[in-house]
Amino acid sequence: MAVSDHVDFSTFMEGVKRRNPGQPEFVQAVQEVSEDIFDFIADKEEYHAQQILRRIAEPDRVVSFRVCWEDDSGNIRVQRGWRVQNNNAIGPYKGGIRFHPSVTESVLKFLAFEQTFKNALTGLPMGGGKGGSNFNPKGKSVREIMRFCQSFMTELYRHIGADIDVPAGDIGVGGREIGYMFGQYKRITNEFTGVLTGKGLEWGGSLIRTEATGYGAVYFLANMLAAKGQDLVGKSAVISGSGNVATHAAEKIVQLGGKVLTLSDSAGFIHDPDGITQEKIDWVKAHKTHRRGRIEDYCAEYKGATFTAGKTPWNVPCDVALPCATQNELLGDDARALVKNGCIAVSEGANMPTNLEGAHHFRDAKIMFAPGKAANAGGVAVSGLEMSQNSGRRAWSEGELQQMLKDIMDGIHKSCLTYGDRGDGYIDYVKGANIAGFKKVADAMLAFGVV
Ligand SMILES: NC(=O)C1=CN([C@@H]2O[C@H](COP(=O)(O)OP(=O)(O)OC[C@H]3O[C@@H](n4cnc5c(N)ncnc54)[C@H](O)[C@@H]3O)[C@@H](O)[C@H]2O)C=CC1
Ligand SMILES: O=C(O)CCC(=O)C(=O)O
Repeated sequence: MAVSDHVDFSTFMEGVKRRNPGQPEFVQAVQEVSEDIFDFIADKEEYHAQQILRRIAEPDRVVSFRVCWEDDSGNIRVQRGWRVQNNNAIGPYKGGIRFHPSVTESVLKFLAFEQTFKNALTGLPMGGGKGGSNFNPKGKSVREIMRFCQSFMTELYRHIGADIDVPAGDIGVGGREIGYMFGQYKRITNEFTGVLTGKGLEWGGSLIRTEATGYGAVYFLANMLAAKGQDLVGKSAVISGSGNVATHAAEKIVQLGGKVLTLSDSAGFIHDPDGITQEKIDWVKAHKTHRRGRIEDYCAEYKGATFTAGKTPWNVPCDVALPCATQNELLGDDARALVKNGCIAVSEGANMPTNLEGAHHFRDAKIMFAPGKAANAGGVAVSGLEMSQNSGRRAWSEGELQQMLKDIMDGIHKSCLTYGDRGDGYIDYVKGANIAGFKKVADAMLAFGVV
């Protein structure tokens, strides 16, 4: 037998913790994936001998840099920026940029690690990366946002490229910020390429990229329900968040005949027992994107809705739940409350919104549970289609793109069925997604030898 890495799971995790001190989110993400991968590779010597799992759990590189910018009062402000390039075995690094005060190296490493498996699941040639800054866009003027984005790109540009690493948006980074960053990249390099996705339609963007993550998470949910002979008609949905992913998930739930009861932000959640209709969703979109307001203001606009400060919406009884805000926003007690109140399916629009305890509870209770790397892959999938359109100097129609998005989400669902069937009638979507994503990346790495 070759010299191999047949350590047991707990020894492996001890090593991960030792090598990544003070990085709980990264350790959590590695643990969640490795729990399934250890079983899968138990009898696969080559993956052990080549230390594939250990290599995927060590980013190719982490670039950290200073971002200086001047606020409107003339003060010099200093933030930290990062780009984590986790793995490019199957394509250029690909993943969003997050601007939020909670951003740390640990958060970006967990996101880049997850992104590696998610991107593999889409079937498109994209590796995994993620970047961002602890910059807080809340309360900043448009000029301040622009100056920050330009300064961020003034360093980032040397680490990215259309065939190297292609960033996009994430929390705190939408079309406006992508525009400022793309403008600065173009100015520095004198190059017009598909170096970022989520671009405006007039300058190389793709139709349906804005909607794709939320819509995709609902398509995945509908696929899980269909596998059990059910659909969304008449089902009540509890959704967290009120940004890009949450509002588009809500929109698709309504289109498919469901009733959305809640939305939230970091200050609390609103509960509208009459249902959050398309007209109300449009109001939330405008309020959040243009007026940059709080979700609490919904209650002044729509009587009958209530706001609960400082809480998440998981105690509101529902048929299906979609956490669409941020990591670790759904804990063990929340999972227990959802299951107790009759929730039959959870589809994660956000990345790792459910903590390990919550995820274990959903799987033990045998409710349908779609992890973010499968359920929210629609966004990066359409980003991949944006890259194809940019390379081919063309633009596909909305109908073509909608069909491609649906096909990709169907394909991810099928992969989960293939690898997640526990043989007792329960489909373990977490296991299915982890193994299907891992296998694709791992097999590419084996082909390349030790690099
Ligand atoms: N935008 C995209 O295409 C994709 C986003 N995601 C994930 O979806 C989640 C949401 O992202 P977006 O909607 O794009 O961002 P966004 O910036 O449009 O909205 C974020 C939402 O989360 C809320 N939020 C942030 N921190 C919170 C906290 N600590 N507690 C409660 N609410 C909080 C914000 O108030 C806002 O409503 C993130 O986990 C992101 O990584 C995943 C795949 C693709
Ligand atoms: O569209 C992309 O490249 C990134 C999307 C993203 O950040 C994610 O899937 O979490």
